Amino acid sequence: MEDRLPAKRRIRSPPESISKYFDFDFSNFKLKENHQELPLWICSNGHIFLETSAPSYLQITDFLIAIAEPISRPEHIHEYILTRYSLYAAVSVKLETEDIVSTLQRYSKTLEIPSSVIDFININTAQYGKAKLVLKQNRYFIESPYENVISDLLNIESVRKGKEAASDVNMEIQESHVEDVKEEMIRIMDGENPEDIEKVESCCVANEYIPQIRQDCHKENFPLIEEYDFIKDDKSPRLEIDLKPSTHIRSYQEKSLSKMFSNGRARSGVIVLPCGSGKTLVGITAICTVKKRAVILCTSGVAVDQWKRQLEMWSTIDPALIACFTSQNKDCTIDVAKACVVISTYSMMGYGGKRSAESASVYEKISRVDWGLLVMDEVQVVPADMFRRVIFDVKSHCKLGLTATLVREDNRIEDLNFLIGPKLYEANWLDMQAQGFIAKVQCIEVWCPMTAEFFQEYLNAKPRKKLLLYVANPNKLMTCQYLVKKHEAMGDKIIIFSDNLYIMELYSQHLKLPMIKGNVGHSERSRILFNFENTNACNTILISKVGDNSIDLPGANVIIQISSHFGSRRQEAQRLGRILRPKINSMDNDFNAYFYSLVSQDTQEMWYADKRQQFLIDQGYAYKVVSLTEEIQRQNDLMFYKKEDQKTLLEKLLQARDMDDDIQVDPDDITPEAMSKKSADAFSSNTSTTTSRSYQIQAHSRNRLFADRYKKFKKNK
Ligand SMILES: Nc1ncnc2c1ncn2[C@@H]1O[C@H](COP(=O)(O)OP(=O)(O)OP(=O)(O)O)[C@@H](O)[C@H]1O
Repeated sequence: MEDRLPAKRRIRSPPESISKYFDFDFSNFKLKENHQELPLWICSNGHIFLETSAPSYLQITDFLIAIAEPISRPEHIHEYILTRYSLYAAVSVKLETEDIVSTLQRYSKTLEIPSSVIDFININTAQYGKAKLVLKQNRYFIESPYENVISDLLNIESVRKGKEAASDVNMEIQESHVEDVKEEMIRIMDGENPEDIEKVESCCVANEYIPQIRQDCHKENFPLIEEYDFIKDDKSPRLEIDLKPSTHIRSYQEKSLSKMFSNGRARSGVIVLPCGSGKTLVGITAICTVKKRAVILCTSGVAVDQWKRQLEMWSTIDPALIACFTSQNKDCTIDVAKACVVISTYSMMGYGGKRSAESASVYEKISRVDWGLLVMDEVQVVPADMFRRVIFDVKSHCKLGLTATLVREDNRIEDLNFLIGPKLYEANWLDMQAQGFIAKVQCIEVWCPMTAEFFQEYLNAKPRKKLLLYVANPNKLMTCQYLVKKHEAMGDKIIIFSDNLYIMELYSQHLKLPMIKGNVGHSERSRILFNFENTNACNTILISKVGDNSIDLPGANVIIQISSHFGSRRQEAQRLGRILRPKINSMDNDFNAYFYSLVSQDTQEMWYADKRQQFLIDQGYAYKVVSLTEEIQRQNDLMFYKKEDQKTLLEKLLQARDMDDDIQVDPDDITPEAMSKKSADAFSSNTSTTTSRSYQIQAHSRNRLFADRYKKFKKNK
């Protein structure tokens, strides 16, 4: 290998970097004698490249995850970038500035690391820990042991307004907190000398200003630490809950929780683990550690059931202390003043319209008390306008976000840094696959040529009709049927994903397959999932986007995706996650799960497919591209094999009006507004001007369509 990196390197720009490309010249940096054994190339703009062949790869990986954002982690070279949020996360898990710099210097291949990197680290670690946000008796206090930090913070308009709005707080309440505050801040300073007590300052801010205050403090480089001293908190009732002796948490689950808990305190933040790796048990273990009342938020009613089931399976909690608050189930009997666990959905808690009397009373109870822990499953949905308020209506001392896909198409994922807290831990999918914790999945993109008649109509069709024609391409439908036959014969369990309802219903009728879509009720969904998981009577099911995440089907090992939500990287990863649960032969080297993405050739679908796959490619997955045309031609019993059937289908599609994607009418599912917001944003940032304008119009009209139909549904409910 050359002594020096090639002088010019070009990489795909990460979301937060300013320049589209970066050029970095290593020629000014001398290499260490033993640079071959060392793993790191550190560039002046904060990009860090890690060679996985280096002997110290594993220990330096944990360190890099703690201080930097992973951008791309294929097999041989991983790429990270230092950001201020990643450095906040590093300081929040007690990494000191000097340790960060010295470790980078120790593992760098070059004798020195760029001074710009050292300056960036110093600036963005110096401010962290200067101020803390504490919840006491339903009121928020900003506290700091550092001189005049409170007065600096009061220069931030929202902090000043929040303090003024709280000024009507009864002074003796505020006074009585001063002692607690002093006591508390001594603990923050880890027992520094008592004469610092007079420096400890605090100001009470009104609850309604908290979201803005957190955002502004982050922007002003004054991130507010949110740590919860749950052991010392004798004001909140204790929740009697422990993990059962038979519950053994896995090494990566333990490691992720070690970033959240230290010295008897819990820090707010986000834990990122692959789909199917057991995020539910991580959340349950966090509740068992804090032992205070907790709220768990999920994206659907099915997920609420799974959390309840796993709480009872893994912990010793009395089932009577678990309350589910969903559209079907409003446990209003639960006494939240006592220790309990409430499991609800973002839609139920985030709903801004008029609530029924019983729903309003439950909501009032929940928002009136201090919660020890707020656990947010699929936390990537929280930055959406209609959900972000939830995390402040549910006042909690500590917040834990769980996700497999920390991506959004509207780039608002960074808001989680101030809405919840820094990213505490992120696992490497390929490492976990190598250790057998998740299945070894082969990703296959199947190119399906358009038939001449369909392609002719496609070229002249309007955008929405184009979408329908490339989804209903007969060669794609036959390919899907061929794959179902092949894998059912191998004893596999198959999930067919289609956002488009018309195609789902076509398949369901022709192939006699059960389907789960937005308007399939909760009990019917559970029945279909149970039969699929536990009987051989049902080995293939059709699911719309309502099944993208959280549905736990350990037996499923094949996915066939025939239509999807434009270029959503999150959806692609979440769907792959349905078959990531570890399989019996997980330690073998060969593949034990298959993810087929059927794409109509020479259509826009190929562009979307390329964009959708980026997140998984960055995790190290490689898509194999195949064509099954020859195999299909030999199967004359497939539906739409005959030309006249294809012609009939085409005529129906051209006349059809109402063939939209599923709009998830079950009120517990993430609402169409949040989904359509994503579809609108999916095009604002990534397509060329020509297509983006048409798709923005289309996305806008889809938003309106979703929103109108959703409102109609709600009114009729
Ligand atoms: N420590 C463990 N020991 C045994 N089984 C486990 C453990 N952790 C998780 N599991 C099992 O792994 C499966 C997947 O867990 P879970 O549904 O929590 O994954 P997840 O990360 O939430 O997936 P998704 O992102 O798809 O929601 C479940 O069947 C769960 O019981």
